[in-house]
Amino acid sequence: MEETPVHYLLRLHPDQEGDQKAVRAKLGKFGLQDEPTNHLDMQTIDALADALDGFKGGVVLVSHDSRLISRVCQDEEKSEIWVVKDGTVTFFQGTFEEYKEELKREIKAENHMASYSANTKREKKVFDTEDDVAKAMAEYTFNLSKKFCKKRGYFTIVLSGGDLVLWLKKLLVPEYADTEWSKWHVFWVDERVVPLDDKDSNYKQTLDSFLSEVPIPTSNIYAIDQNCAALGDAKGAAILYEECIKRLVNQNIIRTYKSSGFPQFDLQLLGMGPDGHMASLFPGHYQIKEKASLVTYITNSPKLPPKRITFTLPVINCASYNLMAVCGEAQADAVAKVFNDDFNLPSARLSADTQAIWYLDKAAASHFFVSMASSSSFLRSILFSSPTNFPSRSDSLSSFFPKNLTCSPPSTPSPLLSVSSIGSRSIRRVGDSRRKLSEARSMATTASQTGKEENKKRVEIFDTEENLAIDLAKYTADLSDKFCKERGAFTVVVSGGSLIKSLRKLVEVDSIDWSRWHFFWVDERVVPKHHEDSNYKLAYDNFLSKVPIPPGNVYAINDSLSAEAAADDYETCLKHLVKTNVLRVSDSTGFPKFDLMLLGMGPDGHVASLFPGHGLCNESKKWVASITDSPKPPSERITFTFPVINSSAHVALVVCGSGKAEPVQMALNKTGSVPAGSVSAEEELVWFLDKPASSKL
Ligand SMILES: O=C1O[C@H](COP(=O)(O)O)[C@@H](O)[C@H](O)[C@H]1O
Repeated sequence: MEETPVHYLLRLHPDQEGDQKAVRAKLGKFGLQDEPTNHLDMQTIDALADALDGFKGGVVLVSHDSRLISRVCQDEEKSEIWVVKDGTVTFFQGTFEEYKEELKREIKAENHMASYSANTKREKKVFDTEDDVAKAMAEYTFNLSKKFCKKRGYFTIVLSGGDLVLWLKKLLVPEYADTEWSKWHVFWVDERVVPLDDKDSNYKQTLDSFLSEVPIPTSNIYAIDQNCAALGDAKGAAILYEECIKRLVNQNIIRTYKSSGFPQFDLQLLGMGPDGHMASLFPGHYQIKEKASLVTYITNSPKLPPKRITFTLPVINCASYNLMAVCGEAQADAVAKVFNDDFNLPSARLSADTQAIWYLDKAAASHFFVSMASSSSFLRSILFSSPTNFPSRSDSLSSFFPKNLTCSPPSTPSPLLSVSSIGSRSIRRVGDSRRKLSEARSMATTASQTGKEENKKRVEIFDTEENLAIDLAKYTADLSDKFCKERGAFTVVVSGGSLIKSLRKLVEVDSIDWSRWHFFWVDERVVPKHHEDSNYKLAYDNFLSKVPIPPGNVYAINDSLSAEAAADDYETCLKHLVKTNVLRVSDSTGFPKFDLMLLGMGPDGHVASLFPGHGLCNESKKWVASITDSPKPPSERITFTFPVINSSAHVALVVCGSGKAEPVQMALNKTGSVPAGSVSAEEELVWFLDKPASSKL
């Protein structure tokens, strides 16, 4: 930061050297604002933001004031974020909101790092031979698998490459025949970015020597993205592996570490190189300091092949159990350094939530004994401790989901309705006396409301709820067909409540390509997923368990977080899906544009968790917000905001029963203000009403 902005511009435009006026003329008006909000009150900060917004020239704003920065950097076209840190200025690729998110994650990770480094305790077990090490690790793994499968119906295990791959064979003995392989979910702590059939691929090595021998479902084996692997795209592979992990966290297949939001695997089996590297974290490489990402990449690995992806240290150390196996004298020096707390070696930083145990053979432990020989009591305490102690202390399992709450592919739906691709306007009439109120009719009493929103609104009234459910199924199936054809995906959002029952006919439609569905919730109660109040459970029991939507496409709330953190987490998940093009963004609002939102309405006219008179109805920035004072229990919830709901391509508002006739009338005839009256859609809003619900129209 030696240069002034004007000098900087002069450097960029050397032709104007020495003539600051000319630079200004060339670039238009130019202003430098250094911490302009010091001592200003809120109103004045807003006034300053207005002034900067209206300023026609360029402005370099140096500030710590997030309110001001948020205001002046709203328009991505007109502004750039540069971060001043550690004596350098770096361009930040993203919006200010994204920068804030990154900071939050860094802070979380830092807090977490601080807590684990304070609490690093290495245990060690030394065995006569490498074979003994392998057998002991197999026994430990078997016991943990049994424990986790029993407690939560899953076992998430992270493997590494190297010799470990051979040791896994020890699990293939009759003693361990009752291993519940179908419940295993297998990951790699690091991977070489080479084609998956390359001899250097950790995946291929594990497949050949172990995975091909055990009945772990292929869908539970998480290799790196094969296209990135084939193309040698390390960055892409890291991004996609991180996405994959986040999806599994959302589905509760992977737990999260306390409130940090970091994934917590049940067991990791690790190895160390002679230089002290673990995973693909090498001494002196900056990746060891990575705190924000879950997965990072390198293109200059000192050990070949050069391109690799790797879990970051916070992820590695969040695991419940870490077993580090090291055999052979080549590693003995590094082992000694680790146990002397030489943190230049990445492996010295290994920790775990419950236990981090080093499994050493005598050769690997040989220098360690020499270097520690001065402490004979210490020596006695570590020498040949019982090699296969199974951990007795209870671990920190925070969540236990019965098997029936997982998103495993269900049985094939029974064909009942077969819906061909027809426009939503030509849906087959179901009830003889079904009335269709056009927008003109429903608005008869509000002739002045001829706005754009009203033109996109349709009201359908059905004799019975049964007829409504049939029509809703066809409407949804048609849209599914249209979007799957147009863009290869269909993003669907549901509410909780009575709506779910009205989706019962949808599971019978045999023409739907469920594999392309991406399934979200417009609101969720902050309760465990197996709780009776959970909107996830409601949808799972009545819908998701009956259709083969891929579990990775079901985006449930992270129920181990507080309401606020869960809302942030869900919003982050949506932002990632936008980046990966699963989710579109509305051109006009910049908010995510879901293909279809299926909403219910409460008797007070609330939609999602947006209640009458609640300030959250006016939220204009957030995508997902938290509420801790919901008038309808449970009080803690997360909800999509109106800008998100109203940016949807299609919204179906499904309301049944006379108890809701009044708010229906208030919303449609605009005779009162209820949240449901504020719902709109970018392409079409359809109200699906049964007769009783429409009785006051
Ligand atoms: O609490 C909620 O209520 C509404 C309406 O539920 P309903 O049973 O009266 O239809 C629902 O749409 C929302 O998702 C839910 O969390």
